[in-house]
Amino acid sequence: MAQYRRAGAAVAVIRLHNAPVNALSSAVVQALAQGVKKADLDPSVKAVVICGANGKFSAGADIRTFSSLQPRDRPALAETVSLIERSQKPVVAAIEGVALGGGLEVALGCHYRIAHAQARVGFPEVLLGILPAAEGTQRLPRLIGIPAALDLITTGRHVLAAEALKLGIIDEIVKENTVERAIELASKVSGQPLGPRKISLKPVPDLPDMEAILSEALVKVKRKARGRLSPEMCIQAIKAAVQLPFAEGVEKERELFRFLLGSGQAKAQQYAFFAERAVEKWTMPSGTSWKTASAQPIRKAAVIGLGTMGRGIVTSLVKAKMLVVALEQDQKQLDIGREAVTSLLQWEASKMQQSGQSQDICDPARLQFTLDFGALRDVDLVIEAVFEDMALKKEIFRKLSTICKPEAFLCTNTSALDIDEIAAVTSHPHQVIGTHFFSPAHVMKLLEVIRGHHTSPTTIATAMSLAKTLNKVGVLVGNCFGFVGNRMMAPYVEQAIFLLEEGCKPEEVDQAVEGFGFHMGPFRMLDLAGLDVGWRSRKGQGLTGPKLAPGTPARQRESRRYSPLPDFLCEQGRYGQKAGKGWYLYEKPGGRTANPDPWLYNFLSEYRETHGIKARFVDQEEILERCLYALINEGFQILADRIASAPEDIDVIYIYGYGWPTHRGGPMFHASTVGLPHVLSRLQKYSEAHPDIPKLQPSPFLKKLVALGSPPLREWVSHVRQPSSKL
Ligand SMILES: CCCCCC/C=C/CC(=O)SCCNC(=O)CCNC(=O)[C@H](O)C(C)(C)COP(=O)(O)OP(=O)(O)OC[C@H]1O[C@@H](n2cnc3c(N)ncnc32)[C@H](O)[C@@H]1OP(=O)(O)O
Repeated sequence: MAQYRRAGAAVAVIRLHNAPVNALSSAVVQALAQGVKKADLDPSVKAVVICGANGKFSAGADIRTFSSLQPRDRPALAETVSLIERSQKPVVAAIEGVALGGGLEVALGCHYRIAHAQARVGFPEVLLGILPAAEGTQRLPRLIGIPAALDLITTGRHVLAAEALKLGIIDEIVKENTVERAIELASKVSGQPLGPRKISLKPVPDLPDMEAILSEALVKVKRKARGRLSPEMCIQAIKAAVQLPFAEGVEKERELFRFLLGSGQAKAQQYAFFAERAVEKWTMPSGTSWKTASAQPIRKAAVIGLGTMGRGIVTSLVKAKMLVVALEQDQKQLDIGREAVTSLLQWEASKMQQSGQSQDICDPARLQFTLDFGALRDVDLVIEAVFEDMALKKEIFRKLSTICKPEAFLCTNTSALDIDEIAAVTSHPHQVIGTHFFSPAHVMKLLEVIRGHHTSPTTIATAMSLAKTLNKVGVLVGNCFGFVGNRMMAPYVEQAIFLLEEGCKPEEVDQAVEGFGFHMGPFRMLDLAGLDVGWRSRKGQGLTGPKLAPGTPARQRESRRYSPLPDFLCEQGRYGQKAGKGWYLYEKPGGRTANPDPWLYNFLSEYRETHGIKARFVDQEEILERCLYALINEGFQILADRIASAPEDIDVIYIYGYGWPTHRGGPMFHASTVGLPHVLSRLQKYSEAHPDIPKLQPSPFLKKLVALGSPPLREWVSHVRQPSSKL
């Protein structure tokens, strides 16, 4: 848990030990405290070094133990940090790998800090719905000043050693032998006065406009937080550092920590942390999993199509230091694509430069632009990223099947299309897989990885490993129209549009959903994505356009309710932001400011009149429940259909791909929080009121879980019916 040894005659080394990241469990904290006391009591010890095993200082408090912490518990870690600082002998932190959260707090209790050049430090607690609660909110501002402390504590960002040195968090950077260097320093400084090295004794550096800095920071985080409490509480704690003596500031920090720990938000954010890690450990319905499948190395990749998605994908691959072939169909598109990729890479390089990282990502030798499919002969993996046209995709895959080497992996970037139909035109369907990137692909963290019927475990492992290489979160899902993300989006958007028919305005629906914490409500999102995308898809499905059977009632398809509203908008050229008008009016085509549009109000009134709909007032609760519960209901069906293998998969997809607020843990976690019987009863109520909307009829799986007494979320999958045995 923490090894104590002697280095040379006079230095004691305490090494934190708790694989894989030296999390500070209570056993580790206790052992650390014992080590410090032992060194203090031993007159032959003149100085102490604290370091971590396996090249990592510590990733902080053990998050797994938080659920058992009682809000009134006194953080033992804080007492240990202060014990370190009170030590009569100099204590040096030797930081390798990471010193995060409680790990950094331990380091701040030390009198000196040395870090390896690749080490990262930070206070990521805010991302877990809490705040640094081992006196970190009181020490960091004293060490680096208020503006920098506000930035680090409210964003949770990790900083590399170079930046940490500049900020004054660490005293020295070394390229190797961090612990040995720390031992040397400890020997050198033994006997020197410790007072000036104790951060708790320092005043917070004063600034003339302190009040203004704090209140501006508060306004900024409140605007960004969309209902998340922790950033605001972090500011309260930092404010206490400014206004109160150290000990009272620490009391305030504890009070705020207890408040956050007891809030549902901390639970949701910690669930999201572990969900993100759980999805890496994928399983197929056959039982094959990450444990037995091994990924193949990808040295060289190709991207076909340099539209918005293709450009982002190329940028991601280049950033990950792969050799990349970028292919387009004609010279003009190729030139446009090259220019766009080059400027994306330059932008990425400048961002990296600002954060002190090396920026050799734009090496042109690694990126080849071509019109020639022959250039794909030796690539290990291809990502086709042309637009959503099945015939075109099949033509490309037929070609790839003859040109690429037999062991190449063939990925299709699609948001809805059938992976099996595409794989069927190739001679290696087991090497075909869906990779649904989200726009902008070089920024968005999510990669939905879609297994086809024939996709091999090696192909899945390779695609999941590619996600990690690209610094994305890969989630493995099954093949169905829209997969997980877009399949759940469809009933959500459908409800939003039905609500307009019934009397809402787009901004009322958007405000309700944004008030819940989403980045964007459904109508702003549709305008951003382009209304023509859905229109094309509906025409393809024969729901509108020339394939629609003559005489079909305007608001009905088969026996289901249908809204032709978005089709009418598209017929008027209102494609959304790019056209300068859609559900909202924009200042110009491509403009970003969504303004309510009087034209739309008239249009909606006339539409209701034509169809004999009496507009009614719909309250926020109904807006939210109809949109969100329709989406969640589809999530239960997706679990029952084994398209997602666990609720965590769905939640991670929604957090990283669709802007679901992290502090609400994802749609399935949210359902478990508000209670399955509640979700069921509301769906029952709405489906009775709207019997012609099948997506409001509660999923049989949701009903089953409620009948079973609403087991906790982690048990849900065990109640999914297993496919019948072939025997
Ligand atoms: C007794 C409590 C008193 C509380 C008072 C004091 C309060 C202090 C607040 C804190 O310190 S909160 C914790 C702050 N730290 C973090 O948020 C860091 C979280 N971890 C990470 O960001 C990353 O894991 C990493 C350290 C950067 C490593 O990333 P990498 O990609 O290399 O590995 P992962 O797959 O993410 O993690 C490996 C493995 O380790 C588990 N894990 C990571 N951090 C913690 C942690 N702090 N506690 C418990 N477990 C942790 C992670 O879940 C993985 O586990 P798995 O089983 O292999 O999936």
